[in-house]
Amino acid sequence: MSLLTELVAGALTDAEARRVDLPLSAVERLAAEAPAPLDALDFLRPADKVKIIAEVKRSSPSRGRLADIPDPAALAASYEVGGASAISVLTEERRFLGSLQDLRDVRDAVSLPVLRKDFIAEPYQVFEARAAGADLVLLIVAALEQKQLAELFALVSELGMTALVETHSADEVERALDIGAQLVGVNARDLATFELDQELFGRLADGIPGSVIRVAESAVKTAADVAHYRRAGADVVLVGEALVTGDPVARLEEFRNA
Ligand SMILES: O=P(O)(O)OC[C@@H](O)[C@@H](O)c1c[nH]c2ccccc12
Repeated sequence: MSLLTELVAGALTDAEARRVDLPLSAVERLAAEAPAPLDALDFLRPADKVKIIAEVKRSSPSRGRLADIPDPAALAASYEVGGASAISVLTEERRFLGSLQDLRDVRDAVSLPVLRKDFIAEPYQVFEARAAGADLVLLIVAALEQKQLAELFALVSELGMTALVETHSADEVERALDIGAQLVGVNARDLATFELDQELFGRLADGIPGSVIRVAESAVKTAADVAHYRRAGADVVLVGEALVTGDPVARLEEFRNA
C-alpha cells in the first residue's frame, strides 16, 4: 500500500469511529449551525507581496517529530501577528499528530481563514470541517477518483467553504481545473515517495491560468525559497516546518518580504 493510500484509509477509519458518537445527520446539523465561513479567496487574492498560509504541524511521516505545540491557538495567534493570510491546521491524528480539537482551538483564536489539512475522501469529513469552523478544506487530487473529487469539491463549495486542490503533476492540474478549482496547490513533496522537488511548482505553474490562485506547498526553509517560488509564479506559499521550528513572527516577516 502506498503511503497516501494508507493515510487516506487511516483517516477514514478514524472518521468512522467518530461517526459512532456523532452520526452524519448530527454533524450536518452542527455544520449548518456554525458561524458562516470566511471567504478565503478574498484573503489569498494575489497582491504586491506573497501571501502565506502558515501551518500548525507537529509531526509528519517524512520528517518525524517537529514540535510539541502544546497550545495551537497561541501558535496560530502568533501567525496572525506575523502577517499570515490564512492558517492551515493538520487534523490527521496518526502520522501528523493533529486533531479536530486543534482546528476548533485555532478557529477561536484568529480572525483569518482556517484550512482543514487532512486526507479527505468522504462527505462526513467535509461536514466535520465546517462544524469545527473551517473555511477551507484540502482536497488531494492523487487521493481521489475524478468523480469523488468533483463531488467533494461541490460539497465544500455548497457549504460556503473554499477547496485548496492539491496537485503533483500536469495531469492532476488538469483534473483540478476541470472541476473549477479557484485555488490550486502544487506540493513539492511526493506523498508516495516523500521526495522533494522544488522545481515542480515552476514546471506546473504555466498550466494554471492567471485567474486561479497558485499555491506553492512544502520545501520553504528560508526567504530565498520563498523568492524562488515567487519568481516561478506563486501567489501564495504554504509553510509548516520552518514556522514551527523557529520564531514564527520573525520568520513570517522575512518570508513576506522575500
Ligand atoms: O513543512 P513544510 O515542508 O513547510 O510543508 C508544509 C505543507 O506543504 C505540507 O505539510 C503538506 C502539503 N500537502 C500536504 C498534504 C497532507 C499533509 C501535509 C501536507
